[in-house]
Amino acid sequence: MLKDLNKNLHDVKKMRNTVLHNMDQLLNEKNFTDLTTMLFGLIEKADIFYSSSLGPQVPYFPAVDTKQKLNDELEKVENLDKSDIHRCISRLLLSGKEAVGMLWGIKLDYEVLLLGNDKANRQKVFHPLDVMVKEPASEEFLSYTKIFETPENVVVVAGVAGAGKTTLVKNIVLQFFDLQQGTADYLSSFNQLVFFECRDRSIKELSDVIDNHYKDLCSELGKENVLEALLRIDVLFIIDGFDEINDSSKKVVIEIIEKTWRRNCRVLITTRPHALEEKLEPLLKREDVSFTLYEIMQFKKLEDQLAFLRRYEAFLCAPIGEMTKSFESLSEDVRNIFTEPINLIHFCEMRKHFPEEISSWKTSGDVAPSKLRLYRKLIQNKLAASIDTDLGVLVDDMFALVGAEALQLLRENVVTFSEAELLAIKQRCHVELKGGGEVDHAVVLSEVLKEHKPFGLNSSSRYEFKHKSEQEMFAGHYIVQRIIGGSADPLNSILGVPTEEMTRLREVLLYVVAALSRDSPRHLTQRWGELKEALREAGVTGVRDVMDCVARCPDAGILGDLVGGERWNVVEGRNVAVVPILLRHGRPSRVMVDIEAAALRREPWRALVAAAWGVEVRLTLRPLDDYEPHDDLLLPLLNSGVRLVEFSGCVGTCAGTATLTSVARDAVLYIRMAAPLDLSALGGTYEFLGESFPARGAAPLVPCVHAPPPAPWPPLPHVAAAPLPPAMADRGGGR
Ligand SMILES: Nc1ncnc2c1ncn2[C@@H]1O[C@H](COP(=O)(O)OP(=O)(O)OP(=O)(O)O)[C@@H](O)[C@H]1O
Repeated sequence: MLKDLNKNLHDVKKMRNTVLHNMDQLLNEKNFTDLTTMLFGLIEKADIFYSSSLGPQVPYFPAVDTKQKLNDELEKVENLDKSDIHRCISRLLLSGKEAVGMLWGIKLDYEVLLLGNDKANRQKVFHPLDVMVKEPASEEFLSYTKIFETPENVVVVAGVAGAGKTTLVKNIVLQFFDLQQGTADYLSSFNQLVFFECRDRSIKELSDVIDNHYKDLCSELGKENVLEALLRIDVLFIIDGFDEINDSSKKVVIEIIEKTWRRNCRVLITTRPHALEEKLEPLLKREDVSFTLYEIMQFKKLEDQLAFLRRYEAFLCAPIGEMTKSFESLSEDVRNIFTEPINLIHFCEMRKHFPEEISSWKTSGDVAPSKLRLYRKLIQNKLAASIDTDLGVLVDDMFALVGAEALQLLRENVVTFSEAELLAIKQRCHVELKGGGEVDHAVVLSEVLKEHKPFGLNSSSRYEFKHKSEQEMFAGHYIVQRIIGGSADPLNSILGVPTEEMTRLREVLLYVVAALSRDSPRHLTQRWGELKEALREAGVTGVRDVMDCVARCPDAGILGDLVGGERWNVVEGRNVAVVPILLRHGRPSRVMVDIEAAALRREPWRALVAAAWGVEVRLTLRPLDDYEPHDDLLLPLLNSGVRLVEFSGCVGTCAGTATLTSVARDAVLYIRMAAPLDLSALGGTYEFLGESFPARGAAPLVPCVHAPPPAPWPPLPHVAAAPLPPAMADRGGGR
């Protein structure tokens, strides 16, 4: 009998250990029932043992009381308050991540490329992006994995249309939930991740977002309780596409910001730059939240562009190396417009579907029309089998309908629409052919729209353009067609948005200017007054926006009119060619060129100088700690009519100092001397950068900070175009 009792006791202990030391077993409700049965069995056995054992040594075993106690305990566990925060937390910790991970895995693993139905494995094609801390302005590029190293709770990642913001955060989500490979190190401090898209119009409060993530837990414990528990563990909230915010998503965003003041919560927000100043910064300021701002870097180097393309090449079934070879064959001017992922994706698609277009691109402006032509061709190909007349006209009509719809949705700040709304669009896109036949609207719509499956697996689908930038392109094309078609309507009524909401059409307006300048400059001139007003209202007043637009479409120089009078910053090589174009339409108060000397040498710097007659120029040539003389870049300034008001760079020849003497009379100069030169004729104020040659040499030249040269000026040996001393040359010219 004792043996029996011991065995029962041993079995209970064994089961207890197995269950408590194994998470899966712990979550298995059957184990709870089995263990309960075993415990009652043990009490029975003990009762029999003690009551049948005789003798003064045998203690009394209160079997009835023990059973009652066990019953009470079990009842307590079963009736445990569902809102008990610790219970919710432990449930979240035990099963939350796995449940949400499965849901995201289904939704995000594959991405459908823009045209056709090509699918790519998102993590395989993901190109690790670099970001830059925006404020305080820094020049340091960081891997995106470093963004959480900042002490601020809120991290904002800004990037222009198609810069890769959504792709970046979707990959962060996948990496977080990647159960096979384990959580990426940079995310290891987070226990849970909640992802919210601002374009969502169906969700009214944060608890609904939580309900979508943790369906089962919420129905068991209540969504408010799960939210409360979530806020107490290390959680990362990702808010994507703040620029697409609407009234309901705004409430959710504010709720997230208000509730995540705790140290264990981090919030990552992505946005296009224009919404940052207008909406996000004021909102965060109102909530007294400080944040770190990062900007996604463009692809500026050919090797980065090629590395990006290679990842997609494999998925587009192009013979390996052809896509990249074709890209390399483009002129630098054309390559320079593919600085965002979306443009490189467009290149892949055009290369795949339309290879003959690519060889016809001579300038950057030739690329944009190819995109629409590509759509035209794809739709025509689809329709060609069933229709043999008026295909061009038919596609134009359909583009007009789709474009009008795209514009209408943008006006209402809508990016996704429901199945019911899609039906209404379909009806409007119903086109009758001459001869009475009807064309299925779905042919066009399926080409330009994609299905967007919401988070909740049971929710109905929503639809959207393949990318917001495409919606903007179709809307822009529609406006251009109306203008060229001779519409007498004022631009404002074509656009149909009040002044304060014009920012919604910002990209559309830039598209319109570029397309009109290319296809019908006459109409651009006619409509420029109205367009200029609309662009101002849309916030296109920044030199950077204007330069970017003109870099893509050199005919759109009229935009210079918008930024005339301001200081123009030229910090990228491709903008050097833009300045002479803009100068035909507007005069800035100053042009500030701050650029790598090597990059400037590759650009039409001489043309910029020639066009900038009478303009003040500030020239900073980087790197500032190098001993490579920049005299060749100074020489074009001689007799150019340009006034150099500030110069930072390295001088190594008499010709360089002579140029400075001539064009920079009252300038501020930060000079590095690569040779001992006579500066006695130099006016203005100056400071030597680092260990300039004369300061190191025997020449008794004393660096003077922001002050006129001391008089009398000590004579220096006059050296013509002095080569670097051997000691410096040995070290690559640097010290
Ligand atoms: N890092 C990346 N690696 C691979 N492909 C990328 C990457 N970033 C973006 N892409 C591709 O470029 C397309 C556009 O990127 P994405 O939608 O992320 O841009 P976005 O900045 O969110 O644009 P928008 O502001 O218009 O919403 C994606 O659909 C994807 O195909």
